[in-house]
Amino acid sequence: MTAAAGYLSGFGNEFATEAIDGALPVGRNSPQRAPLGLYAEQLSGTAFTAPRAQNRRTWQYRIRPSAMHGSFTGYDQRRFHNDFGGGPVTPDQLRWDPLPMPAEETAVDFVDGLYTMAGNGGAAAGAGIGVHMYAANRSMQGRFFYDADGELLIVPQLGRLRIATEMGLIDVQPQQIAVIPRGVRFRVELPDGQARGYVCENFGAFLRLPDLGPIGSNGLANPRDFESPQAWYEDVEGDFELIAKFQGHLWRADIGHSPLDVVAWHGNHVPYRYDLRRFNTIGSISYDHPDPSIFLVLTSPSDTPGVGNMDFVIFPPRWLVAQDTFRPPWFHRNIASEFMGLIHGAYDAKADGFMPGGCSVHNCMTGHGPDAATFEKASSADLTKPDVIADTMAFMFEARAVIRPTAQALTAAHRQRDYQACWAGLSRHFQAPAG
Ligand SMILES: O=C(O)Cc1cc(O)ccc1O
Ligand SMILES: [Fe+2]
Repeated sequence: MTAAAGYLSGFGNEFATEAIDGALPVGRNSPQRAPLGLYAEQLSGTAFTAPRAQNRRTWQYRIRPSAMHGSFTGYDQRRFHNDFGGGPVTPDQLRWDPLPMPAEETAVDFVDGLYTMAGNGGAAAGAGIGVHMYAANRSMQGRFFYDADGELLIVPQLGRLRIATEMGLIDVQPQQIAVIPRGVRFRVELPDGQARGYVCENFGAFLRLPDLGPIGSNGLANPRDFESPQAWYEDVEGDFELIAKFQGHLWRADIGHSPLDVVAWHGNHVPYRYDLRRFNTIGSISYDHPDPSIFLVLTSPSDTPGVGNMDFVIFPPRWLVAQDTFRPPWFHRNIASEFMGLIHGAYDAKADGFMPGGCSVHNCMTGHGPDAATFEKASSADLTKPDVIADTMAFMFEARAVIRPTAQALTAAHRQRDYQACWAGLSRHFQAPAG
């Protein structure tokens, strides 16, 4: 943790930043000789011909081109993968305790600590998501990672992360998120010595801010609260390792220098962070619990308008004031499939059992909703007073395709095999009118 991280504000901007004055060429991308003896290199995130509004690419001015490394061989970390299977998938409601932290005597970094919970689609299809968790107890040392299969939405739940990327340094803590674009090389350091969290690997269209429709020109996640790093680089040589995720598998190659050697860059294919506590939460001030789309932070659109490949939704602290209303989430079955996690506090649909660091899967048309204790309490709550839901931060990766749990997640010791019991105590209240 040497340099302080500095940031550029805004979502999807065309940024220009240099760690040394004059490192960024002026007026052209690839001059015959780039300034300071740097190599010019373009990293594209969309097809060259993608419409301008979606087009993403970044020009980097680096000490060495990214091509300089040894050849790749398979890297053996079998808990992190995209094997979501093609066979039967249970329609059961599923829930897990927090992913156990690694034992103190075993050193596990971010890459080795990744554990695939579920997913659908894949890099080859260009659609779907991988849903992973990480539990790590040491910083990545002498090695770097990139994911060629998708962008990574990182949701820390325990411990801060310093993510040193090609474009610069990003510091995040629980209740903040970081997004690392496809292909960008990075190293994860753990300032607190341990960390746990969730990762959505998005194989589809990159995440973007949703349209606001009748909400107007402000609200939900505001663009200026997204922060991308200022240029920062390291100029170090050594016997290092480059780990790649490519077509669902991990690979490793020797690399003789840090690939985080970008002295200047400009473009819009960039990592960013966002503080979920800055979300402008909008809800009902008359009656009824609105659909959770009101809590949408970022969406990865699919090819069908209005249907997300993945919608990232949060359930932040808020006031509940609706009258003659069952205020918590209602019972429901959705066309979409839901992976939920809890970053902090308690979730208003579950009195207990859903813990910070835990997660649940409710797939397409699988019935779920408030547990028995929550239902009983909310059905008789005093609605003349507003409720404040404080000290909470839950989230959902909501997917168009069914979220298929992995074999390791289904057989894991930390899976709650009795999850369905949370609805067993819902009493029958029906009384047919007499006569
Ligand atoms: O708790 C859930 O299952 C997520 C959720 C919340 C909500 O307020 C409405 C629908 C929904 O799926
Ligand atoms: Fe739900």
